[in-house]
Amino acid sequence: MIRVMSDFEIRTLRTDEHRAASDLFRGSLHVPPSDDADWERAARAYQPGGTIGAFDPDLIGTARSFDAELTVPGGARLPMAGVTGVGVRADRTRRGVLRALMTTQLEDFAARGVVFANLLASEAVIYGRFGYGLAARNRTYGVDRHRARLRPDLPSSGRVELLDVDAAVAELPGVYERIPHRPGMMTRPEVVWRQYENHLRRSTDPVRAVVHHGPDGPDGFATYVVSGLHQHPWTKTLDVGDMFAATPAAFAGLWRFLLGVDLVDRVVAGARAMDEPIELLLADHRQSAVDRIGDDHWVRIVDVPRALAARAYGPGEPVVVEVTDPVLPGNAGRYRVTAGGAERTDAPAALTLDAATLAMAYFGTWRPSALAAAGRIVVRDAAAAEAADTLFATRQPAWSGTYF
Ligand SMILES: CC(=O)SCCNC(=O)CCNC(=O)[C@H](O)C(C)(C)COP(=O)(O)OP(=O)(O)OC[C@H]1O[C@@H](n2cnc3c(N)ncnc32)[C@H](O)[C@@H]1OP(=O)(O)O
Repeated sequence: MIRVMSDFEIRTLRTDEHRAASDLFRGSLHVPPSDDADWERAARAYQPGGTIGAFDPDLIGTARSFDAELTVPGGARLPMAGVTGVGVRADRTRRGVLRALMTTQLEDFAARGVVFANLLASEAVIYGRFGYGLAARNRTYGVDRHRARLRPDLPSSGRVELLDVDAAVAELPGVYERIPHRPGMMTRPEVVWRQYENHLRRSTDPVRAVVHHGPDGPDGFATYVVSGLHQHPWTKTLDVGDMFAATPAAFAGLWRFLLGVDLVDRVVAGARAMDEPIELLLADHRQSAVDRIGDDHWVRIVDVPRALAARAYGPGEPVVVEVTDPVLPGNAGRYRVTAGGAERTDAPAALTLDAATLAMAYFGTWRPSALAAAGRIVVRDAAAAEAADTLFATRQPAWSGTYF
């Protein structure tokens, strides 16, 4: 793929150019380049042909992607591209390099039949202009380990096994496969696991992993790091990284283990699903507290007709929405959304919204009437905004749990 702009050119990078792209990205985040040992592992997180670069003639900007599948409300899994490694050299910013990279990448996704692009944003003001919307939020909470007690009647079955990094790298992919997906969750291709592996091996604090074994085999896992062991005031924190549980007993079993780890004062679980019921596990719910609510994944609906047709809807009156999309104009047009599905229509629209706002509503994270109140949806018929609230409502808040 080649795209020629007036002062630079964009093309797909060869495998032997990935390290330069990685160094550029890391530099843009003010992180030093990988050393040889780190790069040997990091290189395996690059999907061949999935990284593009801008040249003038030096490499001045880059963006990476990999293929996976994303679960939408109702349970269907559709092709998605995970986007990461986006950076522009500090002496070449604000002259359209990112815009060219994003446009090239999205056009490529559309041509390849990708339905969603998905990313974690370094700053909230960057990606909306390209049609990415904040499709899910998450919360980070902490539990006072000395004071927290689990309710004695919690479900209990199974056992927890501690793994070192080598065993974790070998076993966790298989356990993840057994976790039911909620909307917003994605499949984890090999390149994502290689990125996780590098993250685990790169850590200066030892990383531990635990697997919960239930009556039918492995049904949950968590990774964690304990920090603060060597500094005053000796508040030692166990930070939970990845955590998934297929059953309530697995969730309770993992927490029973985490709250039992010695020499720990506080357990912090970052970027968890908004409805994860930690409070309900505790005899005194005030021993857990939410530290912050943050951005989960940003989603760009690359193929609006396919995305709208694939999700399940609630029992609302039909609504015609008009989607605007200057970046991928093939999506623009009117869609009739009903309890039974959605398709293109010529009927007049009651609501008008852009692609980013559609992604925010699509995963049920933001109610259409709240988006309208914030001026993100133009409403021609007030009853339609109300109907859209029930059509787009979801049973569970969307959440990814996978960070890349
Ligand atoms: C998924 C991920 O990888 S997230 C990591 C993203 N990378 C980083 O945060 C690293 C540090 N930042 C950078 O490398 C660059 O500043 C980037 C990639 C964020 C932006 O690259 P640029 O080439 O400067 O962007 P470009 O010139 O194409 O700007 C496009 C538009 O976005 C705006 N924009 C770009 N970056 C920012 C920003 N950080 N804050 C506010 N506006 C921004 C520009 O003003 C421009 O607006 P316009 O369309 O109204 O004119």
